[in-house]
Amino acid sequence: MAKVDAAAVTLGVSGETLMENAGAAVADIAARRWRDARRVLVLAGPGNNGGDGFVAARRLLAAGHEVRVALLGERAALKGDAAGAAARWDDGVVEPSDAPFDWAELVIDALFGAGLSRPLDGPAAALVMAANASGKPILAVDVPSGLDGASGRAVGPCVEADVTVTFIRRKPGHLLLPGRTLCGEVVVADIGQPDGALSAAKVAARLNRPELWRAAFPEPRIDGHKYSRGHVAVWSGPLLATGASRLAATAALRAGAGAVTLVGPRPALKIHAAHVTAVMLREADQKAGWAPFLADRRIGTWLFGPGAGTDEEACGILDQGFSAGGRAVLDADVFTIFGGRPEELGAAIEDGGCEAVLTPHEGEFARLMGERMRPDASKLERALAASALIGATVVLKGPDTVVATPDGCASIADNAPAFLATAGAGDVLAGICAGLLAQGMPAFEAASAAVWLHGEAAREAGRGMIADDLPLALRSVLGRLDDGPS
Ligand SMILES: NC(=O)C1=CN([C@@H]2O[C@H](COP(=O)(O)OP(=O)(O)OC[C@H]3O[C@@H](n4cnc5c(N)ncnc54)[C@H](OP(=O)(O)O)[C@@H]3O)[C@@H](O)[C@H]2O)[C@@H](O)CC1
Ligand SMILES: Nc1ncnc2c1ncn2[C@@H]1O[C@H](COP(=O)(O)OP(=O)(O)O)[C@@H](O)[C@H]1O
Ligand SMILES: [K+]
Repeated sequence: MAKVDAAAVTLGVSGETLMENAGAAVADIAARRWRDARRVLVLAGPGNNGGDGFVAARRLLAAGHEVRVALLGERAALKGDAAGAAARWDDGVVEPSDAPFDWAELVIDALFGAGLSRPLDGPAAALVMAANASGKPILAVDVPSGLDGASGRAVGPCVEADVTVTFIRRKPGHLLLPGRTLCGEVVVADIGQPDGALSAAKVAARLNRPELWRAAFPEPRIDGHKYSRGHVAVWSGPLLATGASRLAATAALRAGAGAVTLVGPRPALKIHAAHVTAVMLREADQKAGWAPFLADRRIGTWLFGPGAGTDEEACGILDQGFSAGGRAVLDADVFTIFGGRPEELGAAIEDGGCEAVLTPHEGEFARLMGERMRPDASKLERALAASALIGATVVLKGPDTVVATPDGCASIADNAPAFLATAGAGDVLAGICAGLLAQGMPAFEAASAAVWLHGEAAREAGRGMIADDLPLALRSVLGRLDDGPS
């Protein structure tokens, strides 16, 4: 954002104007969201975040509110635009220790924003803890103070906001946990940045919404047939572990793949046969495995991992997949098989000429990557680093699922309800992803779409849902997608 700010100034919009617009947006949202709050306490910090706070204070006062400002640091020490904003605040300021929380009906947190450079301590930490303990509604400016907007981490005390007003674009920290929960509702305000200012910044990640991948979403063609809609082969687990692969296979079909086949040993297929109808079954004898089946050129996509096992046979089957090339979704047991050996996984993917999507949860990710990640790296950075190392699209799952590609594209999802964390949900996600890849959707778009659809399907199914309900719930979500942007 510092680069965007600088570019805006070059393009003729001054920092002072941006700050005025930022403070005005904060005042406007404060007045609209808390109509009955007469007495507003602004906590202002030593940088430009504090400057925004002074602007908001002046505007709220002019609109008829009673306003007090508690300033962290010396008024004379303020610099640049913040000093200008403070100069236009005609009233006095109080010491942080005198901040009148009992008096206030609304607290505006303008202590620290993008300039947070270390964990809060001393008077700053005390002020943040007092704000949280006050029980008063808190409106945070840009980010809740104490939150690192790049990573979503709070390394020390952090404001717990009801609403956060940020400027121009959301930052990763508004979406990555715990940041998302500390922000409350996030409102993005336009502050009059000129067209072109945004191109100054490298956008690290985008919010996972249909706009991101809708144009690449497969549409059934009127002159198409089932094989032109893609055929997915899913490796089945053994006799007593068939459920996971069946969930994945069903989901791939619901996601629009033209045909899906579960491949595995006969005892397992007998179990599948009692459950599935549209999904096809193909016996693979222990020795030949599924290599002959994958050799069929109509099968462009294979999925391995859910319930697959980690024994020698499973490893052999996985190797056959790599040798077949094509598009691959690798999940679950793959991360145990390649535990601590991500480079070797990357080499197998590359040697086979595969386009791979990996779908680990945090535990599997840690198992796969071993000690390779910086302990302070954010979820976004970790997914991007793993993706670049392995040469595959990485879907790092959780409430804030990140999709990352080797060339540095990323999406972050915020739509999955907490009750989606249930056994088998990940298998369904892997299946949706395979179903979209099979229809020719590029990996980043397919993985991002799968994650979003999965979250929406869970919302559609509602509380009490189990993984088995998700594939069917996809129907209405896909139907709404046809109705246009959500
Ligand atoms: N285009 C945009 O987005 C626009 C952005 N705008 C606004 O500008 C904000 C960014 O402003 P900013 O760069 O001045 O940083 P800010 O967050 O005020 O903090 C810096 C000060 O805090 C201090 N400090 C840091 N950590 C500390 C700690 N732990 N404990 C104690 N002190 C600590 C740090 O001191 P230092 O690290 O130098 O010792 C420095 O004095 C942004 O969030 C948005 O609100 C709008 O006005 C206009 C358009
Ligand atoms: N707290 C949460 N809120 C929302 N979604 C979650 C949460 N925790 C996990 N999920 C999602 O639930 C699914 C669980 O997948 P996974 O852990 O692989 O389960 P399984 O292996 O049993 O299928 C993933 O899609 C993940 O993103
Ligand atoms: K803040």
